[in-house]
Formats: sequence, structure tokens, C-alpha cells
Amino acid sequence: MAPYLTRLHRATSSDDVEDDCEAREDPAQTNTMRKNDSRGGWVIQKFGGTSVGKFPKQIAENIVGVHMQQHKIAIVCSARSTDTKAEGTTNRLIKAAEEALKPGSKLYVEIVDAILQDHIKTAKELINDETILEELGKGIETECARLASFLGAAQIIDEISPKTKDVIIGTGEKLSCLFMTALLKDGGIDAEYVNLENIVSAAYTAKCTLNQEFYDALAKNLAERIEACGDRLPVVTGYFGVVPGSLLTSIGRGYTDLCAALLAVGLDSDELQVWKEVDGIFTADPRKVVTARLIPVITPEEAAELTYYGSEVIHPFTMEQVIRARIPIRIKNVENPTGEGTMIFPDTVARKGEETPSEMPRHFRKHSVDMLLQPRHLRPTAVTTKNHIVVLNVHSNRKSLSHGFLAGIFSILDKHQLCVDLISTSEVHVSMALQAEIRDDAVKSAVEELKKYGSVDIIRDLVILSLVGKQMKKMVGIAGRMFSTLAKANVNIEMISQGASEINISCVIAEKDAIRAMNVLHTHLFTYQE
Ligand SMILES: Nc1ncnc2c1ncn2[C@@H]1O[C@H](COP(=O)(O)OP(=O)(O)O)[C@@H](O)[C@H]1O
Ligand SMILES: N[C@@H](CC(=O)OP(=O)(O)O)C(=O)O
Repeated sequence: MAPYLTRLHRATSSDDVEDDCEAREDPAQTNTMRKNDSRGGWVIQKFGGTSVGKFPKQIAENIVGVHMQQHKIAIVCSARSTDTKAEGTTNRLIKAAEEALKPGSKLYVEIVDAILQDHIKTAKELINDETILEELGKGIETECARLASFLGAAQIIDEISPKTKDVIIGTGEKLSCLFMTALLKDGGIDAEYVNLENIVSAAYTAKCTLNQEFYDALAKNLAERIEACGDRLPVVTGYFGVVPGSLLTSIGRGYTDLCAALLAVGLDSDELQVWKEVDGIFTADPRKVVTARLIPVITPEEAAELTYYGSEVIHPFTMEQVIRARIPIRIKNVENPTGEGTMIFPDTVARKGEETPSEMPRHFRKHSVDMLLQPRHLRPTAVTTKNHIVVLNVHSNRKSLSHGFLAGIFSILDKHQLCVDLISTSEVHVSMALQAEIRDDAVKSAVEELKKYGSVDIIRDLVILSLVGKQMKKMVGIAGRMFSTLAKANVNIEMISQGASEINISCVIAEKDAIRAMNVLHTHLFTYQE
């Protein structure tokens, strides 16, 4: 048995962790700590897992500590990743859940122990105050013990439902926030750990769907919980409990962004800041295109399109919530806190079918008049690629009418939970591009079933290459220039899709050509055309 399981005895629920933290507070000490009592409005700061893992001191001292001079701050954190997200706590927790389902496997105990050791080691390295460190150690051990017994129970009953999986991954955000709360207190900031695992009532989840009504109610609950912190700085778990459907299946990875967005809405914040390890949104992935430039302002539609097509800068649900409430989102870099970052900002022109806003939203008036006045040049906003794509080509055997043909194909994809990123059809032929990285078994099973509609071929090792930009609808011939530029660079195009969205032109090309294709498009299409 892992050492923490023998040492831990009393606490079985995470409420005990919070009770412990409350009970041990020394009033004399908290009186001398810095308060979250600025007269400015609320700013919500979201920190991703790799930022909390790599730069916790920088966050506490140079970001939270500095911004609380001007604003009331609430921070929302994801589970720690000390190196990459792929090796981070959330992925380890998902692995632990899978292992628990293997009869007799005890690997899940080792994974939980590794998570525990990792958090304890970092705590010891960074926290100086003995009392704060001891309290944090207990909190970490309690959470890990609870998780181990939960996984043990799952192994006995041989079942982990999607909701159980949500509870398991939630441990990552709880550990991360216990740690950040302790670190802030150690640095003299009066912080309060806010565990959201019970913020959604079970009654609500049973009868509701994940719709706007649900988000509105949740935003209100979140705001009430944060207001209850008074002048303590809230450190909020990006995990917000069991939601209708399940967190992983209905919202997906990156849910902390959405949590921060709802909090920003509930508190009617001045700004939502999403802190990352990149200066903001660039005209192309800066790791792949060295000449990529930082984009100062981008519309929510463009940012969402970039996220769907491979530049995963922000969870797309986030934008909708925050922009509905007309709150600006700013992407900023934890390694360069004074940089301006990228502002996600709706233009004042109405979208199709929507009313033109009669005046600039309140928060924008204050922030960005200068930016709005800057001329926008006629050029695409960004180029992006989405990796690990397969294309399925289905040629009908003409045994059903075309409407039945497409309906049948989509019901098979739905059954295997496969999501089509791009599609191109004729009456008897359909080509679909989908992401197959973690769903390869599902793709294989779907292909077998699709054969009843005709011959199916599958092409692998592809990427979707997309040009994204609001200005493109005014740029006559942009699609032609995109494809002729690719042709001159000898890049073969497997499939084209244009027109589904007027701000995106996409095609599918071989993975081996991806970086070269992005670079030639960036060189040839991203120069100014006044
Ligand atoms: N257009 C883009 N602009 C900025 N970053 C991009 C873009 N496309 C892809 N990226 C990549 O997205 C990553 C996002 O930043 P990072 O803070 O590391 O992510 P996370 O918060 O998910 O850990 C960066 O590594 C960057 O290279
Ligand atoms: N831990 C979750 C939540 C999250 O939002 O992560 P990040 O902010 O690091 O993308 C995940 O890995 O999906």
C-alpha cells in the first residue's frame, strides 16, 4: 500500500480539506496579508496546466501580485503539467482510470502515488512557511487518498461511467489550486481555495441539458461563491463538477477556459485574461513559421475557427459566453507579463441575421477605441493546420437514393462518435476529413459499416490546411491565389472545402508537406494589399 494510504485515516471527503484550511488560519497572520480589495473591477485570470507547472512563482508574484494593485482578481487554474500537457496530471488521471478497469492491475495506485509525490516535491521546493507547507501536504494527501479509494471501488464494481471519470480528473484541478493557494499565502497574499466540485446540484444535472439556461445559472452560482470570499483572493478549480452529459464528453478537454469564462460573466468582469506560454494569437503557429506575427486584435469568430482548425489557443465555448456578455478576452504570456497580448474583440458590424449593436459595449469603450480605429488591411488573419487527419471516400453502390445515402453515412459516424471536420459531396460520392489520432479503432469499425453503402477508401497521414480571416470575403480571388501558391510549391491537394464558412478556406494535404505549405502561404498571402 502506498505510504499516504496508511498515514491517512480521517478525511474522506474534500470538504474536509477546506475545513482543515479554514480551521488552521491564524487571524494575526491573515490580518497582515495583502487583501483583494482594489477599487477596480474584477479581472479573471486563467492559468493553464503547463503555466502552473512551470511558472507558479512568476504567476504568484509578477502576475497576480501586480494586477491586484488595480483590480479585484480571481484566478482559475488547470491541473499541473510540469513539462507538456500530454504528460500532465489530467492525462495521468485518465490513465489511472483506465488501469483501474483492468482486473487485478495495481498500476493506478502507482500513478496516484506519482501524482502525490510530484505535488509534495514541488510544495517542498517552493513553500517556505512550515505551517503552510504542512497544511498543503495534508490537503494533497487527503485528495490522493480519496482518489485511490475511489479508483479501488471502481475496480471492484468494474465500472467507470463518464461522470465518474469527471470526478477522477477533477482531482488534478483541486491539487493544483491547493498548491497555488498555499504559494500565494506563502508570498503574503490572503488567498482562499475555492473547490467547485459541488457547484452544480445533482438535481439540476439529472433534469437539464447543457444549454444557455444552464450556463446562466452556473455563472450566477459561481459569482455568489466568489463574492463569499470577501477580500480574500479566490483560487478557483477549473473543474466545475458533474455537468449534464459529462464534462469530458459534452465540453471536452480545456474546460478550465469555460469555467473562467462563466466566472467572468457572473461577476461582470472588466476582462478575462487567458495566460499561456505564447505572446498571444499569431498569424501562424510561431513554432512552425518563424516569420509569424502577433495579432493585436482578433474577432471571436476568427479565434473560434482557428481553434477548431488546429491552433488550440482557447476553448471555443469560452468565446461565446464571454462575448455574449460583451467582456473582452485577452491572451497573455506568463513569461512576458507586460506584453499587450491579443485581444479577442467583436467588430461592431452585425453578423448575418443579427442586429447591429447600437453602441460599443461598456468594457470595450474603455479598452480599445484606439484599436478599432486602426485600419484593418486586406489579408487573411491567420493560417493554421490540423494534424492527424484521415480522409474517407465513399462511392455509392447506388442501392439507395442520395438522401438515404448521406443519412446512412452520418448515422454510422454518429454511432461511432466520429466528428467530420470537412466534407465534400456529390449525389453518389462523399469525401470526409476527420481527426483520427485517438479514435483509430472507431474509424476502423465505421469503415467496415460504411461498406454497405459502397466502396470505401481511406487515406491517412494528412492535415487540414486552413486560411482564416474576416477580410477574406472582400478579397476577390483569394482562393485561387491560395491554391496556385500551393501548386507552385508542388503541394498536392487531396480535398478542397470552401464556402461552409465565409471566413475559412480549407484543403487537405499530406502531413509531410504541412510546414512547407504554411510557410509559403504565409510568405505570399500575408503581405499588405491596400
Ligand atoms: N496561431 C497561433 N498563435 C499562437 N499559438 C499557436 C498558434 N497556432 C498554434 N499555436 C501553438 O499553441 C500553443 C499554445 O500555447 P500554450 O500556452 O503552450 O498552450 P496550453 O495553454 O494549452 O498549454 C503554443 O505552443 C503555440 O505554438
Ligand atoms: N486539466 C484539463 C483542463 C484544462 O483546461 O487544461 P488546460 O487549461 O491546461 O488546457 C485538461 O487538461 O483538459
